[in-house]
Amino acid sequence: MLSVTDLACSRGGRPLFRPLNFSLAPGQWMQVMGNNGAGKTTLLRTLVGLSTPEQGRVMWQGRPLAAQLREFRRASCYLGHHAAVKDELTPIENLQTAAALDGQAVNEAQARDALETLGLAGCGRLPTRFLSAGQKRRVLLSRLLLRPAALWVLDEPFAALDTTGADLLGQLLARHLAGGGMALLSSHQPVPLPPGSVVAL
Ligand SMILES: Nc1ncnc2c1ncn2[C@@H]1O[C@H](COP(=O)(O)OP(=O)(O)OP(=O)(O)O)[C@@H](O)[C@H]1O
Repeated sequence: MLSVTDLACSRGGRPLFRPLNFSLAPGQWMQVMGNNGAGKTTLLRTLVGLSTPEQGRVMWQGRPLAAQLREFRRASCYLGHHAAVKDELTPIENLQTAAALDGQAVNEAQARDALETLGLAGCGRLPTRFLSAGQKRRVLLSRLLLRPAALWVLDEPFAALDTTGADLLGQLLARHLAGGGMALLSSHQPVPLPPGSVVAL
């Protein structure tokens, strides 16, 4: 369970949104909505411990997030914008490197399988800079298949995906939630899932 009490964030000394209160339990998902610059990325980064809130509290499994960042990072998967995929590496190397940073070993066959599930069969050994924006997004999303995590925190995961890719991500999310997972995501687009809660910034 993730719970947020009176959470406020500011950037450059400017408050971004009113204090927020919400919680997310196993099997639930939540969409963070707001205009460009409203603070969606800032909120998601704060919720995973990458930014410090101006005020308020984030609790994970009943304990303050700040007191258990290492455990929280093992239990969660945060995917930011697609620049997190390195152009100079191949998709397989990208997945192996990201996994290694999480202290996890992913072999080539596992990486290839994940890429294939995301519709990238045959792309594993290409330089990532040759891939389209939507294909890079799919490389990033492949990480979800390689790293078991109770909480997915996804910043604009549907950006650059075509209809097939969006449906595929919808299916991955639905399966994750059905298995007791949680998901928190920002999106300007409709999300192909049964309605979840909304945090409007
Ligand atoms: N490091 C920073 N220093 C100062 N201001 C920042 C910094 N990072 C972000 N901001 C500002 O904070 C505000 C919120 O940015 P954020 O990226 O969280 O918005 P967003 O809702 O995710 O926007 P978008 O929909 O365009 O992705 C913006 O006005 C942005 O310029």
